[in-house]
Amino acid sequence: MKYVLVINPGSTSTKVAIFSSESVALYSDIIEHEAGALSGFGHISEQLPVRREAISSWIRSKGLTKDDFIAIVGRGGIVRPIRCGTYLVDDALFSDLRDAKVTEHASNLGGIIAKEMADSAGINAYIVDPVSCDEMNELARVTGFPGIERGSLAHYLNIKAVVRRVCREKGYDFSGDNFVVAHLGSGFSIGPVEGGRLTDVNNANEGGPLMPERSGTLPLSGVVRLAYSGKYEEKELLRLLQRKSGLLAHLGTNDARKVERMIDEGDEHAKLIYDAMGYHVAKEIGAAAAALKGRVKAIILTGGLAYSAYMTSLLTSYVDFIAPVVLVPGEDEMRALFEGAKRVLDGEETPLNYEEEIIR
Ligand SMILES: Nc1ncnc2c1ncn2[C@@H]1O[C@H](COP(=O)(O)OP(=O)(O)O)[C@@H](O)[C@H]1O
Ligand SMILES: CCCC(=O)OP(=O)(O)O
Repeated sequence: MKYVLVINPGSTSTKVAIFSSESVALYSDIIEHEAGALSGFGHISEQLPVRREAISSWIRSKGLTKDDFIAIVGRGGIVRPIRCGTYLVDDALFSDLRDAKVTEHASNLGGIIAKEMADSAGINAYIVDPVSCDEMNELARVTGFPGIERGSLAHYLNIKAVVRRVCREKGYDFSGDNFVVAHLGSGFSIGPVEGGRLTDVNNANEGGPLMPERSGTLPLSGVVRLAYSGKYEEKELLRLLQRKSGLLAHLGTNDARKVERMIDEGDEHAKLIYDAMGYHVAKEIGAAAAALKGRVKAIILTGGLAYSAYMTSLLTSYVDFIAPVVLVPGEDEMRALFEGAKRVLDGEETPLNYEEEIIR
């Protein structure tokens, strides 16, 4: 029996899974890297040996070797804007993932590790619906400052998989119906999905509501003053806004469950911040519905926060006048990665070529 190895690196852990070619998830684990094992590196790519060794040792623990696999698929990554789909990790894609030309993100390591391991086994490596896919329409890109365009960074992998799943389960038409999807994890991606395409999105790193650890959209003058305060290097300021803001900065935790406990215990400040997060998510959903001229089959809430009864009822109270709210809590990125690779292995799709698909 031959298997597909799936690799999904996050900031402190690496999710791994092994699927049989019959689509059975034989093993699925989260490798938690020891505290300190990933820190102390200037660049995420320097974490490569630690993560690769941890994955190899996990594979050995299952009694398997590289020769047991027919393909390896990794979550990738921030590369140049490309259309969605399953990509063969060739040399050009590998070097853009490795050099982090656009910006660094742990998910870049998915494609890199997949390629290195696949090369040594003489098989192919793939990435599927990476975070830098770009399906934004031309209107959505325009800003009031020529030279600065809105761009697309989003949880494409989970969003596409979730829309496919809701369509299967509810009998909606993936290519014909419109949806608003809000992926609410550590980062948020909220936007209209038309004919299966995410045609606008807040950009999980740079805009939208305040998030568990990201600032979201901020008043411009405040950001400019911060940038010129002399307190931060560029990289440091970006890290502050994208990893150390949001709930974490206001309340000392990025864990919504802890925030809800604080609210239960009567913490009024926690309630203000958490409710503000919900209010801004609801407004972003409303904006996405307007982009669809109100023709919305369903509003889909997914990601870790879709487990929260508090947050989903708050959001529903704001937006269910638009369309029914469907909850798909958590994410199923490992299966989505496997299925993207399987569509190629089964000959249903031809793997995309990175350089041919670069949009800009
Ligand atoms: N059962 C739950 N109830 C409320 N919030 C949850 C639950 N599970 C996860 N979350 C929250 O979702 C956020 C992270 O979502 P998740 O999708 O796990 O993130 P990541 O993007 O890191 O995979 C955190 O704020 C976490 O506390
Ligand atoms: C940068 C867009 C995707 C994203 O935010 O991923 P994570 O939530 O995994 O950081």
